[in-house]
Amino acid sequence: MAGTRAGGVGRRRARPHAGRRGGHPMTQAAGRPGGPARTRVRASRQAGADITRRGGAVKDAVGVFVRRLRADRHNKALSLSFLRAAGDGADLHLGRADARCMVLLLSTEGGDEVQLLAVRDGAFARDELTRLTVAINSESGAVEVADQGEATANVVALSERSGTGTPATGPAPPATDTAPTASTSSLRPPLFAAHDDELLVKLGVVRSLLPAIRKITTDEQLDKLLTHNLPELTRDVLTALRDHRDPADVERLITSTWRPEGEDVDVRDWAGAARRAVSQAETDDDAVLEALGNGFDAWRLFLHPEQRRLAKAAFKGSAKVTGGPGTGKTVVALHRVQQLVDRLTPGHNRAVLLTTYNTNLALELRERLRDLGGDELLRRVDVKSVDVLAREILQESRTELGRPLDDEAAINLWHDIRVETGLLHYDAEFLDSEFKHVILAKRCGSWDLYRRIGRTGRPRITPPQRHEVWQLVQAYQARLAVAPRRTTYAVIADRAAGLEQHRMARVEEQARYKDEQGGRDLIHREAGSGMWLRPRYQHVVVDEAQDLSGSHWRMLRAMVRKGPDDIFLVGDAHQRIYGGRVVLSDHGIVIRGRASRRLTLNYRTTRQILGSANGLIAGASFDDLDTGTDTLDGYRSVLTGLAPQFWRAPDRTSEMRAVAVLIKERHDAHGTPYSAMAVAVPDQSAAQEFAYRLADEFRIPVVPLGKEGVRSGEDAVRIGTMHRFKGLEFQRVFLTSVGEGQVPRQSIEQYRLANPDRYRLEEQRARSLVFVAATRARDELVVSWSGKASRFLPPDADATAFRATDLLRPQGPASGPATASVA
Ligand SMILES: Nc1ncnc2c1ncn2[C@@H]1O[C@H](COP(=O)(O)OP(=O)(O)OP(=O)(O)O)[C@@H](O)[C@H]1O
Repeated sequence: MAGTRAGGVGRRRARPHAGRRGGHPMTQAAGRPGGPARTRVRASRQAGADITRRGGAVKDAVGVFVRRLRADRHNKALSLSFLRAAGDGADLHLGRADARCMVLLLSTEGGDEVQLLAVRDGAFARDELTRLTVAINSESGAVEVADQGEATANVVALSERSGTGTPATGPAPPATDTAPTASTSSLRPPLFAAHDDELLVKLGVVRSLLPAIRKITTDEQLDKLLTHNLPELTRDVLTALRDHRDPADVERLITSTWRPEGEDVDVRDWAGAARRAVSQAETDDDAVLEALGNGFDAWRLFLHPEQRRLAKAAFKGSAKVTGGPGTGKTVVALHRVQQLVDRLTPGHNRAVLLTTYNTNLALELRERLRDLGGDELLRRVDVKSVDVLAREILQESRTELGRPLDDEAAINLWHDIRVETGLLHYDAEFLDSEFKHVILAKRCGSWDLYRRIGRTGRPRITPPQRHEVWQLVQAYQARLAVAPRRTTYAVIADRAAGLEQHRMARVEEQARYKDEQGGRDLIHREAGSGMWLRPRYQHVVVDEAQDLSGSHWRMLRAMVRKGPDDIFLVGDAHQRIYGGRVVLSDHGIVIRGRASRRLTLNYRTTRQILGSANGLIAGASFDDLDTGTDTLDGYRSVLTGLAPQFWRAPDRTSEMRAVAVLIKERHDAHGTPYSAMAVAVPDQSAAQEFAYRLADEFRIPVVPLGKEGVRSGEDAVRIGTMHRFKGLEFQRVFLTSVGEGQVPRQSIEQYRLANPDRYRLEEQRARSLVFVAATRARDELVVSWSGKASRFLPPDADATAFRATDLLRPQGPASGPATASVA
């Protein structure tokens, strides 16, 4: 903007102290020609975290400040003052959001671009902002702030209190026999002694914090440092090194994901750094403002660079994102949908499909998508579970298959067929999944096809057994056809896939014909078919991809034409609890090279909970939803909290009572709303038992975790089977009934010798199920059982667990999160 440099943000270094000394920037600007000086305002990731930490009034004040700044940076109400020059035409300024809250700003481009770098409130806000170091990170190119004075003071204070200072800084307390001797603790080597300064900086650690980092000798001191609003890259690198991760791994898994692609970082180019995506909450300042008004969900603004790349990239064809629980796969899928909608030509059709495994997750996705982009975004997107989608296809084509049996009824029918045919040595669940994942998924319409089909990943059966299975399937289908006609969701998906494939074949044929005719419209031909034949969607986005069956994939594949950005899917085979293994390329979904990515940073769960959860699936091997294998290599969290608690009860009633006492205590003493807590159980009857005990004996409000359970407004503890926990998260999770015989269920023992393949499969699925449930916990995970601990728990679980009976004594032990922790 012409003529705006003299006052407010954007004043050049030529007058370094003008803000304090000379005329007020706003008064200087008064009367300038050209009207208000509009400014583009972005928030840095750290400023976002500052605001989130402070919440409420600070958020509102900053929101108003940003609005005013955007409208006219010479507005006197902003109380802007020049702080110091950053270099290369960029300046730092202070601003006042309200009587208590101040902000630090970086101005570039002569003041037309401003970045909100930090927010502080309270009597010392000005001092705190003034002493911040502001620098461009040489690896990520992000503008970062650090409070080295406060960081060092905190680390040193802790070492003085605990007597664990480094030889250079801490006077040694007197030695005793019981505590670690002062001389040994004071000689404890610095935590990062093995890594020199240049290595740390090369990995992305902010340089100005090195003096503080060098003084750290204990985990406690590092935890203290991590409570600061550190740049994310520094936090992630330090946490990984503390966990003894090799620097080369840190470089590969962490630092490289932050480096700008195809660009060298110039640490003096402030305008370039401020513009870089890693420096910003959002590239669009309207979005920042909207978010300030709507509660500032971190994920809506601060995507990890890798998440952002995946959400925004253009792919030549389909793309796949895998990653452990809580790594933000759903977040990426939602942003991807927004990106795809943004690229659509204006219109009214729902050109993007967002789909997932079940109905309650689809509801959850719809709400999260609304949070992200409001109704305007939802208007262009169909959000449906795959089964609802399949049913609609059938309804549209007026295909009548009868009422679908729910999963339990479908299994019961297999039981009946086994009894009727006398083939009792096949169990119902095996038959159900053979029908779904082999016969339907691979389109085995005849014995001859089924006889020859590959069954990778399925329990082995002999050729005569195959024939018997085929006969059972025939009997099952015949039974479904008997009036009143019934069907299963698997059959519906299969038929829907067939119909969609047929439709897509016609679409392709019309397109070919159109090409031959030199691109002329096919009014007659298309009118003759009764409709304009177009692919059903332009883009398909899939969440929880690991649980979809082959029929689902065939259906989805046929809903979108092959081409750029056709299918984008996110999933994690470690969390597969329904489907069998599916190889995407078998269904025409081909994902190549960089279109297949893995996320590794968990945003949901603490390191302590993750450590335990990972133990549940250690040693097992998992696929990558395609022909390869997947691991949780590099899977980590930078959140710190309590170790999971283990509680052992002599019997079922004591277990339920102990869980009730723990829940009540968290509610009454720690103020956790009931709705932030959830109880996971292995099966429906246990869910009912628990619900009854909690509600009746302890007067704890409960709500079943059903289709609408999560979204229920009731302040009630959610209770559901572990299956129901898929895709959700809660502040505190009580993972109950994890005793031997219950998890995995006793009935799988029948296969241990008779059918080892099947046994392995069942055990793996049971592991995945507990893994899913355990990784839903944000802050606290409580694991309980009666009798002997499940073999999935650590070998010493029975010996080290808390005793439920102690808790049930009238003077039972304090069991608050701060007092009870067993690793
Ligand atoms: N970049 C981010 N910044 C802050 N929070 C994030 C970010 N990405 C994800 N989250 C948060 O992390 C949590 C997990 O995200 P999300 O549900 O997308 O993970 P997921 O990989 O789909 O998990 P799961 O596989 O367990 O269902 C959510 O609370 C989400 O808001």
